[in-house]
Amino acid sequence: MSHQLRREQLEHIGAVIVVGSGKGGVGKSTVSVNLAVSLARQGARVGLLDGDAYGPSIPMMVGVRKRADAKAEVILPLAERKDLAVEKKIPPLQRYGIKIMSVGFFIGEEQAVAPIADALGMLIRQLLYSVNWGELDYLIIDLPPGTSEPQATLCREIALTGAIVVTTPQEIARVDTAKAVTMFQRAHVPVLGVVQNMDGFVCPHCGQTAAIFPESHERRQQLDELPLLGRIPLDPAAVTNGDKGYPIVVSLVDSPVAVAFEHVAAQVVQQIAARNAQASEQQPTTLPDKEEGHYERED
Ligand SMILES: Nc1ncnc2c1ncn2[C@@H]1O[C@H](COP(=O)(O)OP(=O)(O)OP(=O)(O)O)[C@@H](O)[C@H]1O
Repeated sequence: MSHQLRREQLEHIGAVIVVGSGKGGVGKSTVSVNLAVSLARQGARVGLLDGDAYGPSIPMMVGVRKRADAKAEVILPLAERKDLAVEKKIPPLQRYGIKIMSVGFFIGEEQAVAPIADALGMLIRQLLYSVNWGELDYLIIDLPPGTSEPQATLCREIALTGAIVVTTPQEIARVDTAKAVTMFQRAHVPVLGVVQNMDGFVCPHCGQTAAIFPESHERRQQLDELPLLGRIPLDPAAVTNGDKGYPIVVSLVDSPVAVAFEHVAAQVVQQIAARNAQASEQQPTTLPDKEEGHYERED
C-alpha cells in the first residue's frame, strides 16, 4: 500500500512543505520566512507555521515581539479532527502577504514552554487543524532541528508534499543534515532539495564574497544526489533585518541574499510542478483504495 494513502490530506492547501535540518542554527527559520515571503511576492497564497515550540523564532523575524509572559494558561481549541468549524478556528497573523502561526504568539519571548517531547507532534498537528488557513497554495512548516518530534508525527500522519533541508557548508552540519534526509526518505517524504546557507561571506564594505567556513569536500550521497535549490551567502544585514522583523527579501530586495532566496523560491515551485506532473502521469486508472480493499465494492 502507498504510504501517502494513509496520511491526512490537508484540505484547501496545495502543497505542504517542511523545512528541516539536522543541526540547529543553520538558518532554517530564516530560509522558511524568506521562502514564504518570496513565494507570496510571486503571487502565491502562502501560510507559514512555526513548528518549533521550544524556541520559536518566527515571531521576531516577522516583527512580533511579546516581551511579557502570558499570565494565564494558554489553551488552544482542540482540533484533533480536520473539520473544526471555521468560527472556532484561530485567525493567523497576516504579514508580508503571508498567513503566520507560531506558539510564540501566545507566550512571552523569554518564557519557557515545556510540553513533553512526545506532545510536540500533537501540538503542531493541533495548530495545523485549528488555525484558519483558508485556501493556500503553499504551507511552509519550519521544523525544529533534529529528527525526533514533531517530525515523526508529521511524517507519519500528514500528507507532506516535500521537505527542504537546510545546511551550512561545514562537514559537521552536512553529516547531521544527511541524517535528516535519511529520516524523510525512510518516511517516504520526497526531499525537494538542499539549501546551502551561509555559503560565503558578503563583505559589508566592498560587497565581495569570501568563503568563511571550511567547505566540506567529502561526498555524502544522501545530500549530493539531491537538487541544490540555492546557495545563500552570509550577510550581517540578514541578521540585523531579521532581528528587527524585516525579512531580507522585503527590506533589501536587490541584495545577494534576497536574490538567492528568490532563486530558491523559483526552484521550489519548479520541483513541485515537476513532481505533480510526474504524479499525474502515474495516476492509476482505477481507484487505489478499492484495489487495496479499504471498503467493499458495491457491484
Ligand atoms: N545567510 C545568512 N546571513 C547572515 N545571518 C544569517 C543567515 N542565515 C541565518 N542567519 C542568522 O543566523 C541565526 C540563526 O538563524 P535561524 O534562526 O534562521 O536558524 P535555525 O536553523 O532556524 O535555528 P534553530 O532552529 O536552531 O532555532 C539568526 O540570527 C539569523 O539571522
